[in-house]
Amino acid sequence: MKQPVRVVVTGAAGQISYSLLFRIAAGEMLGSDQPVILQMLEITPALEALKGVAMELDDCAFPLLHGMVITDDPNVAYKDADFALLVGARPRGPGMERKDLLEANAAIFSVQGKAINEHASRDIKVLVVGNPANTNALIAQRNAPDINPRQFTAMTRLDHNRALTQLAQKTGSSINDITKMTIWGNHSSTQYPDISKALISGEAAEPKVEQDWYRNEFIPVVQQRGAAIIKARGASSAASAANAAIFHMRDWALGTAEGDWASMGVYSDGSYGIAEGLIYSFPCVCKNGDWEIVQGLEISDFSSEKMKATETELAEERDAVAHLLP
Ligand SMILES: NC(=O)C1=CN([C@@H]2O[C@H](COP(=O)(O)OP(=O)(O)OC[C@H]3O[C@@H](n4cnc5c(N)ncnc54)[C@H](O)[C@@H]3O)[C@@H](O)[C@H]2O)C=CC1
Ligand SMILES: O=C([O-])CC(=O)C(=O)O
Repeated sequence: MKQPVRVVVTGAAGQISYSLLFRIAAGEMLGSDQPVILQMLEITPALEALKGVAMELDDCAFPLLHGMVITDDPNVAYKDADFALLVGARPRGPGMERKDLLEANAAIFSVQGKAINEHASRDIKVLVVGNPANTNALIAQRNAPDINPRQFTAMTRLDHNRALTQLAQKTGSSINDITKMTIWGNHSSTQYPDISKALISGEAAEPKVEQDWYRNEFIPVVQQRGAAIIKARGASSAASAANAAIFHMRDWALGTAEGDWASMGVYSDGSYGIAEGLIYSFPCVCKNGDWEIVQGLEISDFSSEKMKATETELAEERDAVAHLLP
């Protein structure tokens, strides 16, 4: 049996965590041979509710759950942490864009970054889920100067999964047959879901759909799916967000499938002309617990314009939180 790893989940009494924690403890994120210790962070008023969640985790008798920490102190939560899923943040309501949350949520992530820098394992893998995820990840990363910036990522896997299903449904294919879907940029309505590299059973996907559907239905549907869920449910995506977080971390830790890639918000090294240092979603291949941006993809004028637009929004978000970026 492997040694247990320490997994931090923030916002642990919230909606997303109510799906997420149980799946981590069941082994769906790191494998059925990897014991975990859950280190759960909440704000003080939510600690009582968090105790209830911990009681339910106990009641599952998960063989892989080797311990739990419940705390309202980030300095305790991040102690020796190997993985961290930063979910704790306010969700948006109807009529809001995710960046409208910047003011309410940004400050949370400078605190988290500092605590990670002080207390976590030097090899920690961080996934930011709380919105606006890319810019919150940037804030956390910049507040953790002793940790490699590559270890801070933001979640666009939900967008990636949404795009897979839209394309599968349109073409009457199975999601299992689709590879090489790409989400570029921000987890926001400027994101660019790109099917130009996608394959269906090994054949190019783009010629199988009309350009009009691709540009005027598929792209806006994926961009606006979060808002559509909020309208229908009266609350933002929770189980599907937790699922995406599991997929993101699983691929990062255990590797992407052979011949495929994942969309991940990662530290830009200037690939594809994207400003260095932004947390931008790229197609990434993961191997041996590390990710690499897929290089050498041909970029059309249409794609280039869309990739630039979402980059511009990320640069604006970065500039709006300059006071939180040491
Ligand atoms: N990147 C993505 O694809 C997605 C991101 N989200 C975002 O995830 C976040 C969480 O969503 P839900 O779980 O639905 O919200 P929720 O409101 O149900 O839960 C959030 C929890 O975070 C806690 N919290 C607030 N400040 C905290 C702090 N400083 N430290 C620790 N915990 C703190 C709250 O007490 C609450 O229990 C939201 O910002 C939402 O917009 C949601 C869906 C998808
Ligand atoms: O839309 C929201 O606010 C929640 C979210 O990020 C998503 O569902 O993609």
